[in-house]
Amino acid sequence: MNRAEEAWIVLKEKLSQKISEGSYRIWIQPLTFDSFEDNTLYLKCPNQFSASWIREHYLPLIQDEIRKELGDCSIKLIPVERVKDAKKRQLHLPTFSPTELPQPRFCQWFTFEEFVVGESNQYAYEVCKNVAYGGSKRTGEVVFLQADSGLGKSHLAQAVGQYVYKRAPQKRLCYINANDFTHQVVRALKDGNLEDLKERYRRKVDVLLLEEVHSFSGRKRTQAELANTLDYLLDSGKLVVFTSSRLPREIPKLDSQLRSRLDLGIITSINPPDYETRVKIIERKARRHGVSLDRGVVEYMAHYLRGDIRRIEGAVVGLITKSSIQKRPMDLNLAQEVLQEMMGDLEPLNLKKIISLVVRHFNVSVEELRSSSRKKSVTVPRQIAMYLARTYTDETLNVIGKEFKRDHATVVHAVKKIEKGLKMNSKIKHQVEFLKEQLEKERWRK
Ligand SMILES: Nc1ncnc2c1ncn2[C@@H]1O[C@H](COP(=O)(O)OP(=O)(O)OP(=O)(O)O)[C@@H](O)[C@H]1O
Repeated sequence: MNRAEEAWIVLKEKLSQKISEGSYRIWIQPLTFDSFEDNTLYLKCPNQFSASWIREHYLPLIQDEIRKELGDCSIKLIPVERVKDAKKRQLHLPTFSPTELPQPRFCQWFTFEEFVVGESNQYAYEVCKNVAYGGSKRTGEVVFLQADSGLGKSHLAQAVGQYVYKRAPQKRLCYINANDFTHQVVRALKDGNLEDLKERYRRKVDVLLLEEVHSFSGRKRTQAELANTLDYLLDSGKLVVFTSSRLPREIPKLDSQLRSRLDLGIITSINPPDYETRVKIIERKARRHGVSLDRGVVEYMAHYLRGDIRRIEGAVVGLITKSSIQKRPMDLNLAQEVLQEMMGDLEPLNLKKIISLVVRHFNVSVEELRSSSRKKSVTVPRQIAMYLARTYTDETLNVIGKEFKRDHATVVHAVKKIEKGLKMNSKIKHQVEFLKEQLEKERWRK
């Protein structure tokens, strides 16, 4: 047992004195030592939900105590379900010798079948499926998947890999992230065997799945090597899938050579899922855990959990875990508690907050919204503000109307107009979705 592990055991004992017995048993007891590297203590915890709970409620305390034992260090929680899943779900792909390229590790669930398709990700899904199924007749194909965190980039990239492997097991897959690729290049430069590395990519890879391309920013030499390798792979008709949190043109300090090659690909963005897709995702994730949730609970969660799908998964697991630990039904009350624990207290939204967001977003003034102006640049924000007020507050039509110096009939008309816009894939729909997201963020801010 090393010093860090010993320190963790001592600390656990101390925590048992400081925290109530029940809380200790549920949250701290299951934490186990994983490793201590680079001044970071890695602890395993049962699942994503317990990780977020512990972060919220106990991390400062644990951190203070562990620093007394190990000096200045940080703590990272690793949900065991992920570690186990990654291992359990790892496909048995053709092994490379240590001098060759790393063996891909895929998550069993990251398949096309498990991917819930909605308007926000349909195009990315179709593109990936098409290249994986070999639908494209073009030789050499680059797909560039861009999205914010937790929206399914890795899921789709791995789905491509898993499908290719199932369809054509002889194909050699390389699944790597930008940091590991950079390490390989740096190491090869140091050891003087860059040519060998290039050869390995050129001769032994049929499908390259390269994640987190935005991390190449500023790494000149790696970028040059990647551009080189790309040329070779594409000339030989290979498939390359990139993922990134930014579009090629938005990645700072990216060499024009590499940028132009990335631009050659099919560039597709994944947006945050809309309400209907979130409903389907929640139902799918619950089903995967063998649970069928009441429609009301699903709708409640879908209403509040926007953006990051990892968080949606965390909430579903949280609900199931809490229900099983506390032997309570998975009803609306429990769902409310879980969401509150994950995201903090709900702050009520009022007309003032809604109007303030709308004027900032559309760059109009409150006076203009209240004026008789019929300019589109004023009527659209006004109608959207009325719609949001109706959706997020309990104010009556009269009160909302008065705020804009209008009567209740005008509010009814505005709400209907925006609802109609939301049913179409209009600009209004995107604006409203964006504003709702901002409002939710403000609402959950502690
Ligand atoms: N459309 C979807 N249907 C079902 N699950 C999804 C979908 N999109 C994402 N997920 C799930 O959400 C989680 C996060 O997805 P993923 O790891 O692919 O995100 P990412 O975009 O690669 O995020 P990051 O940039 O933080 O790595 C995964 O468990 C994934 O299965």
